[in-house]
Amino acid sequence: MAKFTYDVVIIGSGASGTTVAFEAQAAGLKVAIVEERSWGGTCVLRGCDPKKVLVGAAEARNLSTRLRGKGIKQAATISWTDLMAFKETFVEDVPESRLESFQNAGIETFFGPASFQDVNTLQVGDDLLTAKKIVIATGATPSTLQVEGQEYIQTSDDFLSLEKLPDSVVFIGGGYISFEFASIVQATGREVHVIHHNSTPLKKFDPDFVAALVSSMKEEGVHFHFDTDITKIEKNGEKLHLQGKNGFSLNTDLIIGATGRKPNIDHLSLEKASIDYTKKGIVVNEKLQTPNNPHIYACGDVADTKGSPLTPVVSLEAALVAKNILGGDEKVDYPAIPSVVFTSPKLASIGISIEEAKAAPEKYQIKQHDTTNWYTYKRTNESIALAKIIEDRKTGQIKGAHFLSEEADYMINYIALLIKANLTLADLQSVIFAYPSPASDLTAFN
Ligand SMILES: Cc1cc2nc3c(=O)[nH]c(=O)nc-3n(C[C@H](O)[C@H](O)[C@H](O)COP(=O)(O)OP(=O)(O)OC[C@H]3O[C@@H](n4cnc5c(N)ncnc54)[C@H](O)[C@@H]3O)c2cc1C
Ligand SMILES: NC(=O)c1ccc[n+]([C@@H]2O[C@H](COP(=O)([O-])OP(=O)(O)OC[C@H]3O[C@@H](n4cnc5c(N)ncnc54)[C@H](O)[C@@H]3O)[C@@H](O)[C@H]2O)c1
Repeated sequence: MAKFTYDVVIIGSGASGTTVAFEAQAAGLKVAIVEERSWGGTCVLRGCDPKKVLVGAAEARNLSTRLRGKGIKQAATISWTDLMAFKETFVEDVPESRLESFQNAGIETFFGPASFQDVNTLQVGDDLLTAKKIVIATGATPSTLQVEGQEYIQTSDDFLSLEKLPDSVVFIGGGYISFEFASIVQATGREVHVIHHNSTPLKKFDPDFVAALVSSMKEEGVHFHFDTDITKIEKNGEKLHLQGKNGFSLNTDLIIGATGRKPNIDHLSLEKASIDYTKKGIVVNEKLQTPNNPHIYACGDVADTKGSPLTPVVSLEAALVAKNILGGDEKVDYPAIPSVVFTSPKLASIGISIEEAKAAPEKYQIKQHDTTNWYTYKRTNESIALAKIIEDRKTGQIKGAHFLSEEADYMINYIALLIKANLTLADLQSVIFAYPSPASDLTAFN
């Protein structure tokens, strides 16, 4: 067995592991990183980035559909083969270029599953890596629905590399992935179903806006089946047959399970380093250290933190881990986090929820706007554009916001800036925004 010694070893080369590796290396530490799958991790290979390329095609198709007869003669149609080839141009070079960037920076790389031998030692294949600090940044993978015939269920990873999109697709789960992918499939003109076990999909978002999104997607042809528990899946000739409680029955070509993700801890032999975990991931304190071994850190999707499993959040956690490894003593402090479901229309939220605002009316004021008839949205013939902005009653400062529109991703990011700067809507009256643009609407929200 070859033996190596480092200041820091990082397990996982996704957004979080990569951030820690480069920061630690730049500060002069001797750093190694381990990856068992492909260099780059979920966001760039199997998540945000490839997904958003598909969203772009759906946006083009949907805009051309909305403007048909209004200057546009024909709605665009999506070629799945061409779209996947375009998507691949964003993905194919990532593993090699990420590996090269580590090596060029002087970060040593090991390929294979890492597992703990003791509190300072990891084994990767035939190599033993000893380190003063270890960072677990192993992310998460799709969880499997425990149901008879589960072998017929594919994952978001499979969907994002489908060579051929069949005529009918079912998504199980009522979260981000099901909604976003269903919106993409709908834009291709295929039959699409979303099956959810209760009646509250996208439960982190404003329920009114979720209901409006569901109605809008239904009008566009997406079939929703709420309060539906799947009990069995079987092959039925060329088709797959789903069976559920209360007589539910459906034939389809492809089933994608999107019922959440589980932390990647199976290969780590955590017990050999007395590292505790829950079903949400590795237990860490506010400094993102594992409580039994403060020199072992965990961050990103694999860690059981208060932060959502989103790329900007895992990057924030990783930056904190890097600071603490370099001698800092900081506790993780999450700012208001904007989050967007990239459907059509898009659903976005930040900060205080409507429920929280309603529960403390003496503290918060909710400003609600139906902006569907505003110029910005009429121009592109959007059928729905809603906004709710939550202000602190005393100071007028913005504490939260919720949007449902094709421009919700832009709007939520403007609000993130306003929250960070402690600005009020009234402060915006003296800001000049380019007109006409979604930003110039902000002044009208006061
Ligand atoms: C379909 C999809 C779409 C998404 N879209 C968005 C979006 O639009 N916006 C957003 O903010 N977030 C999005 N996310 C979430 C985002 O991708 C994740 O929060 C983020 O990528 C997690 O980064 P990470 O570094 O914690 O983990 P990962 O990127 O998963 O990296 C962990 C790495 O560790 C490796 N690994 C695991 N175990 C071991 C081991 N024992 N030894 C060695 N290596 C190991 C894995 O192979 C992996 O490469 C999406 C996720 C999915 C699945
Ligand atoms: N736009 C984005 O930022 C984006 C996009 C995709 C994924 N993500 C991240 O990835 C994570 C994983 O996405 P996801 O959609 O898999 O998870 P999710 O947590 O968003 O949704 C999972 C859904 O599955 C449901 N579910 C759980 N068990 C079920 C069962 N047995 N039967 C039917 N439904 C069941 C849950 O109630 C939930 O609605 C998200 O939480 C999010 O943090 C973010």
